[in-house]
Amino acid sequence: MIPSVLHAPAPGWTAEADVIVVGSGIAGLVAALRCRPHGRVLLVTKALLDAGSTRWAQGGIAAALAADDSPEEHLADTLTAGVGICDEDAVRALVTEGPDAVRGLIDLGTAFDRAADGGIALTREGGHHRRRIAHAGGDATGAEISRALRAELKDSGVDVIEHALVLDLLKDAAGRAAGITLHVMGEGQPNGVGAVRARAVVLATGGLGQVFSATTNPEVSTGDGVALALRAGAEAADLEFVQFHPTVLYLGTGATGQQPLISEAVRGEGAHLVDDAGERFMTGRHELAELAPRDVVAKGITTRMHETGAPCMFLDARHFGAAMWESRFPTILAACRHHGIDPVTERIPIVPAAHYASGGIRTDLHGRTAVPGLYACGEAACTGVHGANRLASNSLLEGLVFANRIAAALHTDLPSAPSAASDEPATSAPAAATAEAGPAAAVAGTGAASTAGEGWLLPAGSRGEIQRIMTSHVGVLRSADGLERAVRELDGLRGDAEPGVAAWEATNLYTVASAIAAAAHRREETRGSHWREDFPERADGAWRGHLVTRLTGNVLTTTYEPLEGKRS
Ligand SMILES: Cc1cc2nc3c(=O)[nH]c(=O)nc-3n(C[C@H](O)[C@H](O)[C@H](O)COP(=O)(O)OP(=O)(O)OC[C@H]3O[C@@H](n4cnc5c(N)ncnc54)[C@H](O)[C@@H]3O)c2cc1C
Ligand SMILES: N[C@@H](CC(=O)O)C(=O)O
Repeated sequence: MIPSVLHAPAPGWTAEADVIVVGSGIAGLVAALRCRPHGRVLLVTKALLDAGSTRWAQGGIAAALAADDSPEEHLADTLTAGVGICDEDAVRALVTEGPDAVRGLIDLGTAFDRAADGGIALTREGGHHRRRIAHAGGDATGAEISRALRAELKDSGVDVIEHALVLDLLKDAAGRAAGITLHVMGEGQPNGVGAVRARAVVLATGGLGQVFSATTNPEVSTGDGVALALRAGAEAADLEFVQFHPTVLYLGTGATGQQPLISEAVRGEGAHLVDDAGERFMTGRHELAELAPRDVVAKGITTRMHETGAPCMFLDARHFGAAMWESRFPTILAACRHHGIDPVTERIPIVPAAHYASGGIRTDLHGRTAVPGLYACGEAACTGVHGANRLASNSLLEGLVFANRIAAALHTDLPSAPSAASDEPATSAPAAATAEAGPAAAVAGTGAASTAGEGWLLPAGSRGEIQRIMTSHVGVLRSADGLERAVRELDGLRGDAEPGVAAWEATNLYTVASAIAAAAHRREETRGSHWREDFPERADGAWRGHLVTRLTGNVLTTTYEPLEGKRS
């Protein structure tokens, strides 16, 4: 049983905006900045502005920027990595609009690394047949993009609330998105649970890596947007395709929480994957060897670990030398040394760990979800570009391109402003919020519906239990037995916890974990990052399509939709 709303106190204050953007990674920041022509934009984010995955991005952002490259070639590599179920129209939008979108980032001050001739320095990562990854600060691309976007946000007119956890969507009587409920944790007044009305809501809440014990994702990546969207009546798709990054620093069996990433760009610059005996094991498994698509490399590493009984494999980049390590990969060098490994003189122990959700809230090519007025972009969304396995460095690009697309779509999509919001000054919520009592009061006068529904919460401590279940049974290698156990054990988790941030996040994790386990159990084949030991082959006849998740009442349903004649 899944809660249809989050159990929360009645909103004690209300505010208004025209467009609410939830999340402040690349997708949320770009959406908020681009939506300014639509009126009062409110950006809500649950921690500091740079708390999401964006600032951790290392390798770079992919786009056909080189003279010898083309969007067609980027498209071909993306479709290959996606293993037959990408939406080709979405990929085409990504790769054709990508180069200008990256140039737009440069225009607003993003300092990408430069080659000797002054052009943008481009590297390679898994699955790319060309050098097409732009990077910054060597291996600190996300931090630089986030810095530039946050600088642009200052004095932009966008209102910002940090430390505010968005809980649920408010809908009007016609079923259209009409705002959000949220819990403000900072010093702002009024504090606690409130409601903000708006004409459109954009979810840019990032990933869900925290459903697993070991992940590259930060603490905030708890799948809130997917869980919220399901509760609101939107659809999620492709949730079974959780990408496990092949090369995450091995910190010992049982290490939990956010783990340091060793970028694919390290392999792109010539590092080798070797086993304990020093033997390269990716050659012979794929024509691109260490630079095969990410799912192939993660499987290669896991297989070799099983074959040798070793707890990890190794990345050997000693031949880079100190100067290259210091200039090209300073962040990774520092992280390794912090953990007592010197990549200049030692091999780096690595294991795969949960990294990226290729699925998410299902959208059309303009970020529209199944709920009118509710949009999604970035890692929280499933636009169709990634299929069964995202191509490296397409994520930052997707956040950028599809945030732009939502802003463009709102020119025609936005309903006329509600009269209550007519000539009010820009809301600096929550400071300009008005205190009212109860959820009905929070939306009174707009015709908006209340948050009626069945709400309950798992205790905060369930987070660890969810992560244990998912890591044990829904990891890199899956089987019917394990997945059935996962579904059963998740189903057995119950709670009537008091409202609070940890309980809200645990309940979102539970919702998302249950949906992933159900979809992974349903898909009886191996495709992309979904690897079934009991169904080791790709089965296009039965499974070339999407699993779509909905929340009906308190029950998750997973429906198979074949692609049939659709291109992919
Ligand atoms: C270590 C690492 C390295 C990576 N390297 C690359 C790379 O080189 N290239 C690439 O393309 N991709 C990379 N990725 C993936 C990429 O960074 C992310 O997919 C991308 O940054 C996601 O951007 P986003 O804006 O969708 O979400 P995020 O940047 O994760 O931001 C999500 C935001 O939503 C907020 N939020 C979440 N829930 C709520 C809520 N309930 N209420 C309010 N706010 C909420 C968060 O606080 C955060 O601000 C990497 C990821 C990691 C973890
Ligand atoms: N670029 C990778 C991360 C990395 O290996 O740098 C990604 O797209 O997730």
